[in-house]
Amino acid sequence: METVFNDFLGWTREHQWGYNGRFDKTLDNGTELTVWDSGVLLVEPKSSSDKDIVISCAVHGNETAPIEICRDIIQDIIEQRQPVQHRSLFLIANPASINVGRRFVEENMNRLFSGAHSRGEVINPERERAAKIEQYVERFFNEAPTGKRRRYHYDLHTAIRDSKREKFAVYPYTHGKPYNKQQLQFLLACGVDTVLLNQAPTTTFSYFSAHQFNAHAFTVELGKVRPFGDNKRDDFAAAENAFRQLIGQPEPDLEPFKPEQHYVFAEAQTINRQNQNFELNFDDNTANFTAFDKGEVLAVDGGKEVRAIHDNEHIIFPNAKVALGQRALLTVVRVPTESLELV
Ligand SMILES: O=C(O)CCC(=O)N[C@@H](CCC(=O)O)C(=O)O
Ligand SMILES: [Zn+2]
Repeated sequence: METVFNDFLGWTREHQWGYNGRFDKTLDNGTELTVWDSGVLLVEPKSSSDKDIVISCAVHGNETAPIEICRDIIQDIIEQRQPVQHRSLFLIANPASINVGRRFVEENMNRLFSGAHSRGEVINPERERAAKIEQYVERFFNEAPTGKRRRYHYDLHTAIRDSKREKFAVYPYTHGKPYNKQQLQFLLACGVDTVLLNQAPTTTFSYFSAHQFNAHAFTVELGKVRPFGDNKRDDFAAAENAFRQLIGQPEPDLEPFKPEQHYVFAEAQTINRQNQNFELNFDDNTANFTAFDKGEVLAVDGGKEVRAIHDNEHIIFPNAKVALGQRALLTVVRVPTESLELV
């Protein structure tokens, strides 16, 4: 019992595929802590608000900066150094992948949501864990106090490559719903001035929460993948502070919306690897947001060239080693912030 709350991340890593049992603790300040599983912590303040906030990390186990941030916020909540004003759910999604220091153990968890964990014949622990995580998120949103709720989910990541735009967020496909100014301002408070608009559904965690639960949900890329201890926490201080304010204040401190402060990009192409002989047409050091012009070859897939379809088409998340059928490259083009339908 004590270890759970003394070192939540450490205990989670000891129970890397899950823990069948539950722990509760009421803090002196009245906040209720409930552990639903390893890596799954519900925090309920004494007096509730209309917000439900999910903060997740370690969907990819080698993306350590978000894990360090969540670890520290969680420990500060437990030790009552971090106030909590809103119902919050913390998720350390894939502890086994943390333990092996890799993006995933058998299968990329961020392609397993919205039911993808149960498609096809494959069964593996990441699929089972993704299914359970979906259930925890559903339970969290469904067990909220009655009345109109405001739902949020920030799924925290870091990117494999350097990036010309260091921090950026993926705004999951909204199915035509307007984008949210306050959320862009919150991301800006996190140091994220760049947003990529998905143009179609995906099987990512953030799309799951956005689509199934109408949450304001984002994949947030806070910097570059580094091993534990190598992250310069100052580079993440704005984000950590914004998340601490989000859960600890009635509202986080946000500046008024100014379109010129935001760099918005729309998805141009999602290039899925179709063949074993798949090659990217640029070297491994090419940073995210490097631009290519219309007609330039981006990749060669089974001998077929894949070209940029716009001038100034920026590459994101290039990875030639993904499993067949999965995204090997995303490309985006800049769009004026003023062109978005915003509420
Ligand atoms: O740097 C990379 O190649 C991957 C970083 C990462 O894990 N990104 C997420 C983005 C999810 C989304 O598109 O919303 C992923 O690939 O799962
Ligand atoms: Zn990631």
